[in-house]
Amino acid sequence: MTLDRCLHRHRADNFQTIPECIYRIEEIIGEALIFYEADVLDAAALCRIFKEHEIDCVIHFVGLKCVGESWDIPLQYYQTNIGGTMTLLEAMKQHGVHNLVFSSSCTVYGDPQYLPVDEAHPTGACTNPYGRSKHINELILKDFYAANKDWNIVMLRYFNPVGAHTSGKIGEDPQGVPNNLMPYVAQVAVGRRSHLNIFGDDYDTHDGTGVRDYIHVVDLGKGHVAAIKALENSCGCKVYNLGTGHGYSVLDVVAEFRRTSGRDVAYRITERRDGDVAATYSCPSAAARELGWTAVHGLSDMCAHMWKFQSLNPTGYRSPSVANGHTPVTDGETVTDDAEALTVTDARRRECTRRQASAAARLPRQPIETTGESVTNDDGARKGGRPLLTTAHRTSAYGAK
Ligand SMILES: O=c1ccn([C@@H]2O[C@H](COP(=O)(O)OP(=O)(O)O[C@H]3O[C@H](CO)[C@H](O)[C@H](O)[C@H]3O)[C@@H](O)[C@H]2O)c(=O)[nH]1
Repeated sequence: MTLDRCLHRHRADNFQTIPECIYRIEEIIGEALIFYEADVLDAAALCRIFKEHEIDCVIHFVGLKCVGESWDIPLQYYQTNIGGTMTLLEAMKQHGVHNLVFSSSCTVYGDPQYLPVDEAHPTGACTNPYGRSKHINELILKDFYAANKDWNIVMLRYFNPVGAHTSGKIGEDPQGVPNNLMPYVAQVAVGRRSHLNIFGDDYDTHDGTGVRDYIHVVDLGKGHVAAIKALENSCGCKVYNLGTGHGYSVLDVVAEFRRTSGRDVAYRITERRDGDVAATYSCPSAAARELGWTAVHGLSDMCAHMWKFQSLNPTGYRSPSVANGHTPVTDGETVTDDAEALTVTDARRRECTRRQASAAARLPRQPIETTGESVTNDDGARKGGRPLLTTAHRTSAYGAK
């Protein structure tokens, strides 16, 4: 597994959060992972990884992903999100790896012309540089496939991923003030923030607040497993929505979070946020029909699992881990809040490095079979076979929408 630092390449001090997450994934799946700290724009580093492992499929998650930030630093967005894809494609090509799953986004649809949005909906009228970078990536991949018909490429258009693993060990841990609704709500509920600002209540929706298609991250993960199976069946170049098909407003989310957490979520209505659309939700039937994938978790699970992660880890991966049943090494430093964000310590990183070295020594050099049975279930219990996340040969990146 390659963890790309692109999300953090402009904030190198935050990078250290990643090993804690990996450490917890290892605890859930009961096996050690291999990851590389590398920049997706570093062609030599990518080539080294392809040389060191027999890879037959890549999931390309890498990208900068904040709509607002993309207005401030558009060149970094284009460089990382588009340049990264080009560098990766070159490396894959050089090493004969022709199967790719790409993380796209419903943002490519822009302000929907009709609802629910299906894959035939026009794309490209994006409302920000981040969205355009995703759309350009899709165009590049389609052109690339037209010239390389022996490849298989699946582009997954995520709607709004939320929730967390049911163990409460891994979940979303935004650095600084959360940009997205659900982590913000969770931080209000846990007492880290005083109130939520709701960006507008005068949209043409059932209660005036924005409507989105929230999808549980576990369902999203399973969508990738389904996509990998399609690659294995030589699917060619395909695009699928990954959503539930249901739209919920901001106030719906607040109400459900209050119900599942038993906590208050104070809010204030403020101005609309630039670039927000009133409503978007998916038609997910193509993924159901062709990939055999359907989201099973509803809003209640999304809120409950998000709350479990947040309440067990009030300051994210910097929290003493109740969920893990142990307290992470802190080298004597105090965990407080974002401003003093302490991340994973040297001791923890040394531990990760040791585990990865030992995992590397154990890994076979031939491809590992991937089957539906090889994925962990929501509780992290093994269903048999080798968990997908441990297939170091297959997975390329981490950290984006
Ligand atoms: O503090 C907040 C945060 C969000 N919202 C509202 O909550 C809804 C969801 O907002 P998010 O920021 O959680 O998600 P977006 O739909 O704006 O953005 C997401 O979907 C986009 C595609 O439409 C991109 O993929 C983007 O990366 C991803 O974060 C919107 O109506 C937004 O106005 C608030 O009211 N207050």
